[in-house]
Amino acid sequence: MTAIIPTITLRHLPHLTTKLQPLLTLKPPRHHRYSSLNAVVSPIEHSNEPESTNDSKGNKKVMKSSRRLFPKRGEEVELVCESLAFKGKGLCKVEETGYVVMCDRALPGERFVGRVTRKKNNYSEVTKVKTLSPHNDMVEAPCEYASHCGGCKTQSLLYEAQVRAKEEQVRDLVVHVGKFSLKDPEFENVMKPIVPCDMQFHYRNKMEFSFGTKRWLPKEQLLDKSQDANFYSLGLHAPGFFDKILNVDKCFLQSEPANKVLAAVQECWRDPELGLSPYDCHSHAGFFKHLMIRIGRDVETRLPQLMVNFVTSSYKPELLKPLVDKLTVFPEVVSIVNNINTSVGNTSVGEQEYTLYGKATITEILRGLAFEISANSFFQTNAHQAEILYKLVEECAGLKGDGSEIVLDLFCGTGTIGLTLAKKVKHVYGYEVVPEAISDARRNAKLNGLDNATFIQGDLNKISDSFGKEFPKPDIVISDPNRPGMHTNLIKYLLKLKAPRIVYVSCNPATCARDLDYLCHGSVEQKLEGCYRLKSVQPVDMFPHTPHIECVCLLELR
Ligand SMILES: C[S@@+](CC[C@H](N)C(=O)[O-])C[C@H]1O[C@@H](n2cnc3c(N)ncnc32)[C@H](O)[C@@H]1O
Repeated sequence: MTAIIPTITLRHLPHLTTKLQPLLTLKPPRHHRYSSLNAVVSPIEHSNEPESTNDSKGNKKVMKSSRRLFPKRGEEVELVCESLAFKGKGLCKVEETGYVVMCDRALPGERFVGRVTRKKNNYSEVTKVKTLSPHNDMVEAPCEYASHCGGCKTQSLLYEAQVRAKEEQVRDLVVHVGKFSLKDPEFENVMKPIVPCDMQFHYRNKMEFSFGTKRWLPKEQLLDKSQDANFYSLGLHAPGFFDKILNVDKCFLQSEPANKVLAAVQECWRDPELGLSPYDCHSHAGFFKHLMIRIGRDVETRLPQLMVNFVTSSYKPELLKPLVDKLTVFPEVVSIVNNINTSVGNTSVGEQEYTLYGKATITEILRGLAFEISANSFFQTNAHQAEILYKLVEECAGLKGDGSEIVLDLFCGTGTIGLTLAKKVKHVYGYEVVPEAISDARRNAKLNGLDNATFIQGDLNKISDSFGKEFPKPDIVISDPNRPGMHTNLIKYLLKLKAPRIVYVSCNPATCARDLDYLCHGSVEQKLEGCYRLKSVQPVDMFPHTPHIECVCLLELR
């Protein structure tokens, strides 16, 4: 398999993307009939066949083979999906030329007709027109929305095949982007097998549903006159549409108690007597924007606790009262809040928050510590698998356990990783850009009686030369950036700091591989001198049925 790299995430490192281009386009396809690489790398030839491929009845004919290197926009091509790549898109190659084509929702082994929609630098995107023969490892998707919803893309792929594809993707990125050689004996034991998630459904502790004035319907139902496409909707955005909502009555990724709350809201919110209206993202009129449901656990009883957050365009508690009354009958519901968001954007964070029922927070337990979670705090969305992820982080940190070490927790969010290590170390210093997350981290430290953790608000993309003066040299650095990975200046800082260990936690294997390359091999262009040795890369599946992949990597100072 060849790695497809999201060029946007690598944009400040142009040499990587140009170096990757040959890998992306010139590799001979595995399943096609090429006798030599020359056949693939030969110059672009123009087909003598007419480009328009309509049959005698005027129907579009599928291009089976063309001698052009790449098909044109609008052209239909017969393809076989080879593997899953970035964002879970199916990687395919055009027969004869080996040109790379990416297709959303194409799964390994699937033969299908795709229509070219976009030409990117080194590949094209297609949309699936029809499946000719189904993918390998097919299973029946339990969710009725699985083929339309933007959330789960691989529900119909056997779970073992999903994790296999994720593991392959990480290895390819570490090799091609990270430039680690499979032939290097030092690299032999670096790649660890992926840790699967033993809870494949109902694992998300937070879901955010949107209200809308336009309901998205699949093509078949659009023809059915009894369905009204303008019907008010509560659910998830249809992929590619900012204004159309796929109505969802039940989501297989959230817990059963959360589904009961969703069903109760669905049952009544359209009742004209309640006078509730969805927010219209075109006219900006309307009241209801989002419904967020979060689940945690009571620290004492360990019983589920639910928070319901209504995000509305204005503060009208009297309008919400009937819904609040309906939801408080569920014993799990301990908090109902109302975030007021007056902006025209699609965000759910309010400028003001009101507690309509119960408390303003719920709690969750992670690695024996209690965490208070408010409506807008960041918290790992799969708490069950976060236990395993954090255990792996602790193992990689290799703490002595004598309380002598300093831990620097970069991108600390609400402090969860640092705090779970705090009891075994001398001091934890956490850095995070979001001020509310820093307040939550400080509160969480207090809640757990930990006084050896300091949390500092700051932007790690804008560190100055004075960065690091606030703390002693750390023994272990934990870095858990969001998808764009670490800024070059932060990498420069870490290479100068020379902490004995770095544990890099990543939710984007492409930027992670890039950063591992810098930390280990350096870069002439970026004037970086690598000084770390990559000891392990451990993929973890936190989000079954979705393309997301988490990795825990250990680096040791050479
Ligand atoms: C993947 S989360 C990790 C949070 C935490 N380590 C955890 O496990 O819950 C990444 C965090 O980085 C923060 N972040 C993003 N960009 C940042 C920046 N430029 N400087 C500091 N923190 C940033 C985000 O707000 C978020 O809390």
